[in-house]
Amino acid sequence: MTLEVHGLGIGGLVRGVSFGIARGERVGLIGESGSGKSLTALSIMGLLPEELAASGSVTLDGRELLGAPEKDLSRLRGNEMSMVFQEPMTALNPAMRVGAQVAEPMRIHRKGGKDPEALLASVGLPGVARAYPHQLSGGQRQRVVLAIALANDPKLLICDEPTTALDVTVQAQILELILDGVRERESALLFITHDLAVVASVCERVLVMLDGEIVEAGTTREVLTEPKHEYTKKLLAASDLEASR
Ligand SMILES: Nc1ncnc2c1ncn2[C@@H]1O[C@H](COP(=O)(O)OP(=O)(O)OP(=O)(O)O)[C@@H](O)[C@H]1O
Repeated sequence: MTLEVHGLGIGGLVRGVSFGIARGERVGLIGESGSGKSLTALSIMGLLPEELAASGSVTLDGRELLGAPEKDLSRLRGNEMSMVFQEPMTALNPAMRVGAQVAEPMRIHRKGGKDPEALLASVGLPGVARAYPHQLSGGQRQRVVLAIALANDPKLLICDEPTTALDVTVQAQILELILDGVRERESALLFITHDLAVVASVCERVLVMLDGEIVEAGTTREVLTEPKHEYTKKLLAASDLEASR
């Protein structure tokens, strides 16, 4: 397993969460707002707000992350593990050209060799390196964020509602880029969404979270066609997924 989470607890808000993601595997985390999805992701990245403490165990390729010194975590973030958030503008520096921002993770982690222009072109953005974020559309900004997240070929990519803030027409393109990006690198993917159609198109396995706990887990097909937990059944009934009818 690339990522292993055992008995993760976060200040009573998340309880007993356990799962693993193998190299190249794509796992969805679904559940309603407030169920603890984002906190779970932030605890893996070592980015929980200071007032919240995590217990249990989170390992990346066997190395324990919970309680690891900040200098070790910052060496891993943007390098061996990256995260893409819902709102690209919050992840970008408004005063810095996007080419320089894409080059930054390689500079910080002293990994050379990759041309920021080429990285931007690989997410469908040729010739924008000298642009500032405000000159780009929302979808283009999220492409830049993805290029930054993938710059150092992370072992783990976490996406937290990466397409929720985007137009429907742009969403599918971003999902395709995420899929291509993790496939090429054999990165493990943890994909947080409330959109079951997105889970169906992106993930091989799904975890269903309710009130801080995982209440159901299985292959995407199992969970979306034969849900066992009442809550999952409700989620499916409320969605417009073909399989739920
Ligand atoms: N710093 C904090 N201190 C106390 N409670 C918090 C803090 N951050 C989040 N929470 C609470 O923890 C719970 C889980 O939040 P979390 O953001 O993980 O949910 P989520 O499933 O990701 O929801 P969303 O889809 O809205 O992001 C919520 O009830 C939230 O109010």
